[in-house]
Amino acid sequence: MIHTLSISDLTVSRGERLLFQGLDLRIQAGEAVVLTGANGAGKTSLLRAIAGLLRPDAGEVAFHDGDGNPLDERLARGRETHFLGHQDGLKTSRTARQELGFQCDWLGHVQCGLDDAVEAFGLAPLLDLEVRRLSAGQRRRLAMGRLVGSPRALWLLDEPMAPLDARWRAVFADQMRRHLDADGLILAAVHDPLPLPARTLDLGGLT
Ligand SMILES: Nc1ncnc2c1ncn2[C@@H]1O[C@H](COP(=O)(O)OP(=O)(O)OP(=O)(O)O)[C@@H](O)[C@H]1O
Repeated sequence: MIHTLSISDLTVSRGERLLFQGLDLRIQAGEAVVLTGANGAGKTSLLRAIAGLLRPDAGEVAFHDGDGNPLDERLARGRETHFLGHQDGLKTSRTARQELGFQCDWLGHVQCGLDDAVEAFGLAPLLDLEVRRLSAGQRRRLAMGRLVGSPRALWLLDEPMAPLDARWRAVFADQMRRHLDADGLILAAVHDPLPLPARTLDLGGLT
C-alpha cells in the first residue's frame, strides 16, 4: 500500500509555457496537502503528472510502502490511486446505479464498499435516474462514491468541493477525515480552504 508519495525536482511545461520547475513535495500516510495558486498556475497539471497522465519535463514521482520500499509506479497509480478531476468521468446514458456499479467493478471494489458509497453520499434516491438527469452536485456525489466504493490509498482531487452545497461539503470533509484516519493520503487542488488540517503547497502564478 502507498505510504509515501515523493515528488522530486519536478518540472512541467504546457506548450511553450513553463508552469513550475524544481518542485519537491512529500506526503505520508494520514496527511493532506492542499494545492493552491491562481487560475492557470498548474494545479491540474501537477495532479495529472502525479497520476501519470502528463509527462513531466524533468524530475521524479515515486511511491513507497510503509517499510520504505519503492512501489511499482504503474501499479501504484493503477490500483492505489484515485484521480477525481473537473470532469466527473461518468457515462451519461447509464443510470446512477449502473454507473456506480460499473465504476466500482472496474476499479476493483468489494460489494460492501458500494453500499457504503450509497450511504455516504446519499445516493439511494438517485440510483434509478440516468446520469444525464443529475445536477452538477449530484453527479459529483456519484463520482465521489468511487472514492468510498473502491478504497484506494492516494486521493488526487481537483477542486472536489466546487459543485457541492454546504451539506455535502461537510459530508465530504468527514469522508476525507476518515480516509486520513485510515492512513490515506490526499492532495487536493482548491480555491477555497479545506475544512481539515492540511499543509499548503502554493504554485503561485499570475492572476
Ligand atoms: N492540453 C493543454 N495544452 C496546452 N496547454 C494547456 C493544456 N492544458 C492546460 N494548459 C495550460 O497550462 C496552464 C496550467 O493549466 P492548469 O489546468 O494546470 O492550471 P490550474 O492551476 O489547474 O488552473 P485553474 O485554477 O483554472 O483550474 C494553463 O496556462 C493552461 O492554458
